[in-house]
Amino acid sequence: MSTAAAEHALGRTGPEETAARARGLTKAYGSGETAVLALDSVDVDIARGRFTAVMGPSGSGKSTLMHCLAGLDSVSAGQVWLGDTEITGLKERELTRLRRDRIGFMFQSFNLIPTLNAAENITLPMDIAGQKPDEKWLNQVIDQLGLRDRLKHRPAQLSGGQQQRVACARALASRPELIFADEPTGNLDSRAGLEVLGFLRDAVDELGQTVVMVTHDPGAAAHADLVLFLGDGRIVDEMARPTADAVLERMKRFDTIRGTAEAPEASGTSEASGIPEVSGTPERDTGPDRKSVPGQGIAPDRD
Ligand SMILES: Nc1ncnc2c1ncn2[C@@H]1O[C@H](COP(=O)(O)OP(=O)(O)OP(=O)(O)O)[C@@H](O)[C@H]1O
Repeated sequence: MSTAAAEHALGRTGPEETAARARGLTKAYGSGETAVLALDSVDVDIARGRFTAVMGPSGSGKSTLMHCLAGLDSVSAGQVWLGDTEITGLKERELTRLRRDRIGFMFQSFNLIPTLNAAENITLPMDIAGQKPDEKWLNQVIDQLGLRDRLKHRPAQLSGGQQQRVACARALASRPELIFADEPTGNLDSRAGLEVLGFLRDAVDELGQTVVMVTHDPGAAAHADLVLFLGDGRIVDEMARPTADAVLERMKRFDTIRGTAEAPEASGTSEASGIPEVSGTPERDTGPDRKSVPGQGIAPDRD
């Protein structure tokens, strides 16, 4: 299914306003009897300068879609473009460079380097690329995220919310064409989660960025301009200008179809906030390696 209807609803036209798109995107894992069709001929347009959320039941293909759009995973069939660049068929080295130069990533587990302070973590992808940050932009991002007085702190000296803000600043630092956020509030309490969602919203509204966020949480999805619903590897629905209640209602229909009582709250979200409540220390990267950004397939050029 195409997202043309929602594009129309949001007043967008033209391919030049598409930050990423896929046509006939198919991804199968394994072969023979054990093969899993994670994505089944998906057509999707990600609008530039908009905040898109991707929702769906567990196993519906959300992460696979994000990984294929970001060039982190190969496709079995179909085509994917980042802007005007077709990324399907690019060699791994070209993909590494494309991810590093044109995409920002945020993950549930923050993926900060523990031995680097906040400022160093923020500029790490650019340092790896040998690029100088645009100081004006960087300062704007740091102030927008309220990190000015935390720049010398290492991740262990920061709260979970502050760590995710550093990860957000790192994703924004190079002013990428597209930011992918995979459950960015999954390790945060409700207040810190709302704060991070507010920053992603501001990144779109005030800094003109494009954000794609995978989430299980209707409350988080309600911060987006558009929600894409995945079911069994297909985009089965979309919702412009979502509210948490409307998203929750739509998610319940998946449960009805599946004939289970499992509601989105079952994945650990609190009904009041819709944001997962997690105690304990979030998973952190432990490697002191300055030469790569964990989880993002970002590394220096080898030529
Ligand atoms: N590396 C892999 N090898 C085999 N099967 C995989 C692999 N990665 C994902 N899958 C399968 O592909 C399907 C889609 O997985 P995916 O992780 O994209 O779903 P999801 O919607 O992100 O799920 P969740 O909400 O639980 O994170 C699932 O059936 C999953 O088991």
